Amino acid sequence: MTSHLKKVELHCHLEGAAPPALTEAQARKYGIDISGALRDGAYVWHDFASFLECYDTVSEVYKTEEDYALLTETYLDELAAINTIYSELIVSPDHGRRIGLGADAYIAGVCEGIRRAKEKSGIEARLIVTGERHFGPESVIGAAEYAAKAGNPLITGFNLAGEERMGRVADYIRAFDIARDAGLGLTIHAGEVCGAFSVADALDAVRPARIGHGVRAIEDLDLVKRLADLGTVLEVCPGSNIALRVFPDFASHPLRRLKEAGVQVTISSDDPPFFHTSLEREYALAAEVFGFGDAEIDAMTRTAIEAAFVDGETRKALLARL
Ligand SMILES: Nc1ncnc2[nH]cnc12
Ligand SMILES: [Zn+2]
Repeated sequence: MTSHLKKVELHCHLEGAAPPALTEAQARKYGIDISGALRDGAYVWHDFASFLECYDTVSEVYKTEEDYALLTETYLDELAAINTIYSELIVSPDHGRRIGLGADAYIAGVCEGIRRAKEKSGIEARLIVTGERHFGPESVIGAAEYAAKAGNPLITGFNLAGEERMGRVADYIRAFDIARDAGLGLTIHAGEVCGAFSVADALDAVRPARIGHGVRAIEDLDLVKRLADLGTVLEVCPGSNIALRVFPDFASHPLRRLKEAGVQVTISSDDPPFFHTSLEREYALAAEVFGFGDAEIDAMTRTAIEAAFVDGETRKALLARL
């Protein structure tokens, strides 16, 4: 039982958190046939590439500023109901542009959702703008430029997500330079679909404070030591890793081994309904499957607050609520 524990989430893709029932209602509202991506209340995909396609199809039924406000408010309400005090949402202003809504209206909708949720429960949230590897370096630079120039106090981080098998992190250095110069926190999806080399790539090319997943670093114990020595924080999403078959089962998942090797680990849900999970389940897995006690789980939550992309005052307030 982890319902009594305060929770923090550093890694959740906004559209990836869309409840199937809401997506169905949105599709109906716009007369869109969503049956290729959503059947019997579950998202339909069979491997990483088809998951990314399914994700994009689902994103297409969220079209207006109000749709994004509703989606954001719905997810943050769900988090607040399980004792979550802080959430970082990975967002794609590029997606807003692609669907004709525009990046500013997309972000305005998300920020309105954050405002509404915070008013009800006090949940704090920040946004991590992401570029997608499969749209290429120019598109990722565009995302970084948008994040850097937005001047939006809720945009505090920059990420690289998408098809990890496309390109190397070195191809995206310019985007990370732009984001770093703007004072944004940096995190990179690596060591999820690709092996340890991808995590090493991220450290060599960018050295982000955090890595999304990073779990396949376990394939190279020197790299694990390097992560521990650097204090790089991993945003670990065990349920996602099992659903995507990064590891065959929880018994072979390296969360505990990474932690015992001194790596800073945190727990997140990634794209919860796509992977039949939730932040609540990820915390329960930490206790019941990985065998962590309350104090150890609280320590991971504390690590997440310490690694959160927030100002000092907000960090202090979050630590006080833990
Ligand atoms: N787990 C994941 N890995 C890479 N890109 C993503 N975009 C949404 N979810 C993702
Ligand atoms: Zn992710």
